[in-house]
Amino acid sequence: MELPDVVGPALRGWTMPLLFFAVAYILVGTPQVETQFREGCSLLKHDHFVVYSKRVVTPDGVYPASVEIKQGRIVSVIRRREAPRKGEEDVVVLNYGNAVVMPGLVDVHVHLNEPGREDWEGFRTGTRAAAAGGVTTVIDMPLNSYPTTTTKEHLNLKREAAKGNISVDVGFWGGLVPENVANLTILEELLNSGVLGLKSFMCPTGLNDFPMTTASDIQAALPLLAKYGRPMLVHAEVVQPLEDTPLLSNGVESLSSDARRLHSTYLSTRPPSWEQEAVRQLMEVAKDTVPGGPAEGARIHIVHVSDAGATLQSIQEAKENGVDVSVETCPHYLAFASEEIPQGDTRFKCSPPIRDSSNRDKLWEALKRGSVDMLSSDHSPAPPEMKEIDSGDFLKAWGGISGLQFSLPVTWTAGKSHRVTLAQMARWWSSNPAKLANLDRKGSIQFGKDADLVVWDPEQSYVVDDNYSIYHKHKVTPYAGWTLSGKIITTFVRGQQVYKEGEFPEKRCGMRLSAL
Ligand SMILES: NC(=O)NC(NC(N)=O)C(=O)[O-]
Ligand SMILES: [Zn+2]
Ligand SMILES: [Zn+2]
Repeated sequence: MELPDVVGPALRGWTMPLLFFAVAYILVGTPQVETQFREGCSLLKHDHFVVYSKRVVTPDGVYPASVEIKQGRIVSVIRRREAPRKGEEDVVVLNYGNAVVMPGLVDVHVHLNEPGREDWEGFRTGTRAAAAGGVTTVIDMPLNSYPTTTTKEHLNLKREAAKGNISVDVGFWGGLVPENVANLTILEELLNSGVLGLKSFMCPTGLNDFPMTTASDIQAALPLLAKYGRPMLVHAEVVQPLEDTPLLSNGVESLSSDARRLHSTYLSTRPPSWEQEAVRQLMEVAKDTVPGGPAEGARIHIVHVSDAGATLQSIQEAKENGVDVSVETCPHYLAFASEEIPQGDTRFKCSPPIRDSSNRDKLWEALKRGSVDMLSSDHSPAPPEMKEIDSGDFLKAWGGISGLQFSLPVTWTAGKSHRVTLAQMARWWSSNPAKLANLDRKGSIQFGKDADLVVWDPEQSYVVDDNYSIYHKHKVTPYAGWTLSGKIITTFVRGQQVYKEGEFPEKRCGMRLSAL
C-alpha cells in the first residue's frame, strides 16, 4: 500500500507497524483484559470454558445449568438438564455434576493487617485462605495495619503492599477517625483515591492509631459519603457503666484468675446495652439520610451485630421508617454460644462478645427474616501470645476471631438445623455484600458479571484436625477440631482458577478494587 506524501519518509516506516497494532488491539481486545490471563495466574489454561453443574445458584433459582466464561466474564447461563457431551461445545467443559456452583463469597469485613502488622495476618496468607474458602473478594478493614488507612497516602501504602501478593480481589475501606473528620479535605482525598466506603468505631479499638469516633463525628461525615454514594460502616458499641453488674462491682482488677478464665466473665463486661446504646445514637443520626435530610442518600451499615434483642429491633424500626441502613452478623455468633465456650479458651474472644444460645437462635431467625442483611467473617487474627492462649485470661486476651477460610462450611454446618437454603447462602454471602460495597460486577452468577465462582460439595463432611491445611498466618482458630459440612472443591476469580483441592497457581493475580 502506497502512503500519501503528507506522511514523511521517517514516519512512513512506522505507520505500518502502528496500523498493525491498532487493528490487533481492536481484534484481540483491550490490554486490560489480556493481562488478566497472564501465565501462571490460573490452574486452568483456558480463558474460554464452560462450567456445568446440576445445582447452579443464580438470582432466579437453583437449577442445572452451564455457565460460559470468556475472558473473565460470565457470557451466558443456560438452563440444561445434562452436561454438554464431548465435542458438543467447541470449548472445554468442566462438569462438576452434583456439586454446587455458587457465586464466590464477598467478605466485607476482613483485617489483613498489612503493612505494619504482618505478624498478625498478611495479604499473601489471608487471601490464600480466602481462595481456599471460596471467598473471591475481600474488603480490608482500615485498622490493625500500620499505618491505618485514614489518608490517601496511607491507602497508597496499602495498595503497594497488596500488589502481586493477593490471590483474590481486594478492596479497601478507609478509616474515619477524629483527625480526618476535623479536616474534611483529608477525608475527601481518601474517598477520591478509591476506598469503597468508611469505617469507624464508637468504642476504643485498643490501638492508639485508630481512635474512636462519636455519633456526631459520624454525622459530620455523612454528607460527604452521600456525595460519593459510599457506605458508612460502624462498629456499634458504646461503653456503658458496669457498676451495677454484681460480678464487677469491685472492678475487674479484683477478679480471681479463675474468674478471668471464664467467657461468662468477659461477656458480663460487654453487655447488650453497649450495642443498644450505639445503635440508638446511630439511628438518631441516620434520620439525616432520608430524602430531604442534610445527608440524603447516605447509607449506614452496622458491622458484626451480636445482640439479637433491642439492637436488632431498633435497626428494624429504622428500616421500616424508610432509613437506608443495613446490618451484618458473623458465623461465630451463629455457631457458638457463650455457655459452651471451654474455660480459658480465648480463641473465642471477640467484640462484641458471643452471647447465649437463645440469642444465637434469635440471630438465625433475624437473618432468615431479612432483618440481618448479610454475613461477614470479621477475620481478625493476632499472634497466639496476644490471644493469651497459655494463660487463658479472657480479660487480657486480644479480641478477634480467626476464621476467614471457614465461613462457608461453618455457615452451612451451623445452618443445617435452621434449614438454610443455597439461595440464602448466596444472598447473605455474595449479592447483598456486593451491593453494600457498590461492586456491580460481583456477587451473582449472571450474564456480564465477573466469573467469580465457588464450587463446593454440601454433602461432604470433614474434620478440621491437625492434618487439615489452614492457610491463615496463624492456625489458632476456634473451628479447629470441628466436623464441618461443605467441602470447597475449586474457586475461580474472574475466570482464573485460583484454588483446586489444595493447590494454588504459581502467581497471585488478584485485583486491587477501587471505587473510582
Ligand atoms: N482491632 C480489631 O481487629 N478489632 C476487631 N475485633 C473484634 N471483632 O474482636 C473488630 O472488628 O472490632
Ligand atoms: Zn469491630
Ligand atoms: Zn473487625
